[in-house]
Amino acid sequence: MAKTTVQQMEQVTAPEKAYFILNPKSGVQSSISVPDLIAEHLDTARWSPEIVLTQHAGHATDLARQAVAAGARLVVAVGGDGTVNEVARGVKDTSAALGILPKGSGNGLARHLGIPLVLPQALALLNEPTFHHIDSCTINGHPFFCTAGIGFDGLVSSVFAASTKRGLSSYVQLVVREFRNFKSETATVSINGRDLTSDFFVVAFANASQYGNNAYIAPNADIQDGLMDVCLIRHVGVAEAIQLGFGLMTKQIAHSNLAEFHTCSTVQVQSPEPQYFHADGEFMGQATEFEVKMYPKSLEVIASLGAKA
Ligand SMILES: Nc1ncnc2c1ncn2[C@@H]1O[C@H](COP(=O)(O)OP(=O)(O)OP(=O)(O)O)[C@@H](O)[C@H]1O
Repeated sequence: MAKTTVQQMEQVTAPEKAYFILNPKSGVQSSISVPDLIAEHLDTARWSPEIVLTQHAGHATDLARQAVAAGARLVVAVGGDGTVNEVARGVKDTSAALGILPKGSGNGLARHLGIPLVLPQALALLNEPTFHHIDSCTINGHPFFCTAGIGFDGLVSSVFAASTKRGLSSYVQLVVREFRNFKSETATVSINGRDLTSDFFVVAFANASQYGNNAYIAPNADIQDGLMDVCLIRHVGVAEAIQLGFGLMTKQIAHSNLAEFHTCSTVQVQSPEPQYFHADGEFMGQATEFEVKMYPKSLEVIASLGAKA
């Protein structure tokens, strides 16, 4: 009798609202129609979908907030890490969860969360969801969910933002070109009660383990431990940069004597010269002072955390 009642309740449960926020500019353009994929693969007994397109940078945050206000249980970012960041800003600290259909060129957070990069499979994950709470961070008040950084990776984000080219090979070409002109600036990193001063090539703050494209800046980062991993890389020459690149792609950077790691919940950086910085790969500007903070378990996501990339 009780069994029948549960079955009947399951049958009458209405699908919950899911908003898909799609950035038409993200990733390498392809002929795949995401609305068609959603129509074909989303379980409409589980989710009642609504699809909205972004019209400009920053729009996804407004759309995500509107979706939450309209009662969405799930807000899905369809795009790369920039779109994921914008949607997650509107979803964190609410009763809605973030989903990801990875359509970018790097897909760092999706990879860390074990979300399939093949869209029908990512939709299958939404159909049978596992919900997790993950940490998020801010750098000078700008939220990030994957990584942020100062120095060379900040410079690269600024040049990439101005470029119309997307994809891994364009990115690698840009990194090599900018490396030749880059000059490490002096900075003081205040972390766990110590002041560390040096000419830093990169100061990276990792909530997740990778930048994207399986480039692991902090292979041991745990997105649910309430701590960020800080990776300090001091001034490097060409040979060391190649070694670092190899370490990033082979998950071995934590064993390199070129990188130093700390875990913490807050960190400050001061620099006499303005430094470029990024949040989730998006260029955020220049500053001489930085404060990076951690907000434990502040974002609910649909993920497959056991299947970390
Ligand atoms: N309609 C739009 N027109 C132009 N830019 C947009 C639009 N919608 C969003 N954007 C901006 O596009 C930028 C890139 O988005 P996103 O990061 O998702 O893609 P990507 O750069 O191709 O992927 P990845 O970050 O994985 O390399 C973001 O800065 C976002 O603000």
